[in-house]
Amino acid sequence: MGGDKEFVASLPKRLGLNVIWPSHNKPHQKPNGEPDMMKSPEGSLLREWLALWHHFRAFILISTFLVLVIVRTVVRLRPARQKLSDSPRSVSPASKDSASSNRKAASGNLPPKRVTGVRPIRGAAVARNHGTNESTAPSKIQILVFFSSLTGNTEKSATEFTRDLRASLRSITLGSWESLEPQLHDLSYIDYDDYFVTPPKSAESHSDTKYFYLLLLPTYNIDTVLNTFTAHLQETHNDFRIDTAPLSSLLGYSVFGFGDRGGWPSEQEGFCSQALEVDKWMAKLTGKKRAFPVGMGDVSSDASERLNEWRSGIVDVLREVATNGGLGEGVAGSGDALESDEDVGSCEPIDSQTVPDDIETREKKRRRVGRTAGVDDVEDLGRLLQKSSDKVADEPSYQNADLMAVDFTGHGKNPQSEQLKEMVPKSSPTYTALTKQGYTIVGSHSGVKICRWTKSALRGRGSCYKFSFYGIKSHLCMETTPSLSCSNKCVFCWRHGTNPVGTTWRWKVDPPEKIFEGVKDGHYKKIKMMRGVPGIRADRFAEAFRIRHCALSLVGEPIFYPHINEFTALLHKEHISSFLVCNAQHPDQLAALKPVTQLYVSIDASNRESLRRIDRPLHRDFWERFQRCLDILREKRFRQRTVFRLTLVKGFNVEDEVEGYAGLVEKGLPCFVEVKGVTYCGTSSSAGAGLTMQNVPFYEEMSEFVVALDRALKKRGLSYGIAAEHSHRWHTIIDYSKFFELLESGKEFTPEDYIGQPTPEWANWGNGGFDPADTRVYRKGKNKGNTAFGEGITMESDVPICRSEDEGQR
Ligand SMILES: Cc1cc2nc3c(=O)[nH]c(=O)nc-3n(C[C@H](O)[C@H](O)[C@H](O)COP(=O)(O)O)c2cc1C
Ligand code: SF4
Repeated sequence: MGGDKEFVASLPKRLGLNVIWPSHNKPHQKPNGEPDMMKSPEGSLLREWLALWHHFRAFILISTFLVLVIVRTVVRLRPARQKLSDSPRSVSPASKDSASSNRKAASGNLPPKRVTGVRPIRGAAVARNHGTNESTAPSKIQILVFFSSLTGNTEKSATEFTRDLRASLRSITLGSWESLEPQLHDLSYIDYDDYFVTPPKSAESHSDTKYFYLLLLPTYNIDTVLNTFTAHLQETHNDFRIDTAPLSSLLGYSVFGFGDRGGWPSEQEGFCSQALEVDKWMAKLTGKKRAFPVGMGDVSSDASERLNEWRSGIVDVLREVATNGGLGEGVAGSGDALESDEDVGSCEPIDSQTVPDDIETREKKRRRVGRTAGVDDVEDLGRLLQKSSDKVADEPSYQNADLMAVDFTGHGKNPQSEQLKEMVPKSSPTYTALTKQGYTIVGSHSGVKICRWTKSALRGRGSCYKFSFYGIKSHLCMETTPSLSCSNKCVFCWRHGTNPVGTTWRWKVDPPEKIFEGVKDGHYKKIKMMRGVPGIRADRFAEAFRIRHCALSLVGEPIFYPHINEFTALLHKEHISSFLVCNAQHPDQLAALKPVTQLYVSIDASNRESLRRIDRPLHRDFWERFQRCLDILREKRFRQRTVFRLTLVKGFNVEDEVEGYAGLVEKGLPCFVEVKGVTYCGTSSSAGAGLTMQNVPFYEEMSEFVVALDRALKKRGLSYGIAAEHSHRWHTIIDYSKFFELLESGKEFTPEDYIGQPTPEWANWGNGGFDPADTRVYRKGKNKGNTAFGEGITMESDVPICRSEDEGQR
């Protein structure tokens, strides 16, 4: 100890420091005589250490800090350590595949299901990402093809299918994704728990793999392995211990069914029923990840054709998945079997086509603001026409030149004197309102919307009445308009309040090619969004990507568009038929209109006062315009098919008007007269116009009207008849190929030249007008009987009156 003390005492010297030490004679006593611990030998040691600390503390603290900084920097810069653990990894089903195929399980004798995972709290949202952010990391797609087969048909098809799919995938690029070789699995040989409780665990080398399931299944109405499989899916979904959608991490799935129409002609009678059942449960287990509609093939006829179609659809989807990282946008709530019927909008009336009140209110406000700010409405016209033309010179010459020809008023006003605006700018409430209602706005004045009948036909639930009478397949039909603006404000129009109105074209003009490409694109996009909807038929879905018909009647007035002839020429060039509806207010444009496949004129009343009340036209000379249009139609009748379209509104244009209508028919001599009852849309605008449910005519009233009109026409010596009557064989169907052939020949032709097959028997009066190949599905709460027109049973509410076969042949 003493040696230590000496060492400590010598430290300052050794370190070359001058330390002042206290010098006391009696180091062990305090002044009061008590022993002083600090002065004891122990206290002196403590004092020396303290003195040392005080002297060196700065040095010690700085050194410690520096050491810590150096250690931390070294640790950070050191490369990550490799995992040395060699613990066993999860087994990949890919590697298990061959093993599993050797392990033949008795079909009805599977081991009890192993339940994995934790069932989430009821009501908690399950992540169902169909969108683009689904692909944060995965870069490999593993397609698993499952099949089941008793007599070998499906096994053969599935083997060939997988081989073809491999070839297809090799020939396409999937962006940054790599497609692993598709694997084929027999449902009789696999353990369902490995694939149908949770998706397979990937091998470590393929940890970024996402799975895509394809199921190829026959149907048996006897007990087979498929019953066990379906029961497994159902149990998994209903198992309270696990998530209801445990397969939601799959990229997607699709089912193809094989059946035999010979024994099971329709879905109602069991055709492919087990494939449909499996599809239903897979939709639930995957959280609605149906990537492509259920395909169905008849083994005795079209199975391989349908399967090839389905395969190319699947390849398209995979391409899209690779681009978007997920299945992309789908119809909201597409897991609900009935949801897509709820949509509104078609060129045929259905009930409840409502414009939400808030949109209407906003629109009204916009109008009020518009009046002070000079925005689009007829009331602004006068003021707008006074405006100077300084900005017009800046417009592209294409637009200005086109506008020269587009004065419908006939009063010599030159639209060039106005400042050209967009009809429906993106920032406008009109744009918001229309897009909210499901329209795709193309350019600045055109729109396209997928009609409810198109959706219905895609699901095999029937086409609109135009299929019965004219052979238009609704799933091949596009509903569009190149002009969202109209010159009437009809009381029954559920669109007004959201679409612009005016008597002259005073907006920027989009070129027809731009509109044509835009509307097709918009239509196809909407069709694509339907692919996950339950019940969509894969064959019709595939067909729908080739538009064959165009209904120019969506909203607004198509012949308002300055380049309507160029637009219909583009349609015809692609052999798309044109059904154009106009409002009989633009005679000059009607006269200049080149032949379309079928030309409609809305005949909303039989006399001036009635027409004024019901159409609320913006033109002061509306009646004269209307009459001129009838004259023009009469001339056109010998060059194209013409139709009068009557919309009956009780209390407005029905009572005592039969003779008036007969007079108009005599004047215009249309090929057909279509009569329909108004649809009550329940909007504030219709209520404002004094329209209620009382204005919707009943079926009997419609029938009475049609019979009376028929009589009145006969009295005038006109040989029209009710097309739906059995007494004649009517020829309402169109031969579309012939139409295009005639059109391309450049020669003159008549409507009779492209008459097709006789109207089918089922389209006749009293036979329901419903294609027996489809399945009628009544919407919730709808009356199945024909109680009133406009009650959603549109096909039966249209009663075309047309010339008889004899007349047609003349
Ligand atoms: C006993 C039996 C029952 C069948 N039941 C149905 C049925 O309910 N619905 C259907 O669409 N096809 C039915 N089929 C037709 C089969 O689904 C069809 O022949 C299929 O190709 C058989 O596939 P597989 O050879 O792979 O077993 C049945 C066939 C048999 C032999
Ligand atoms: S003609 Fe076309 S757009 Fe019009 S209701 Fe029929 S399917 Fe729909």
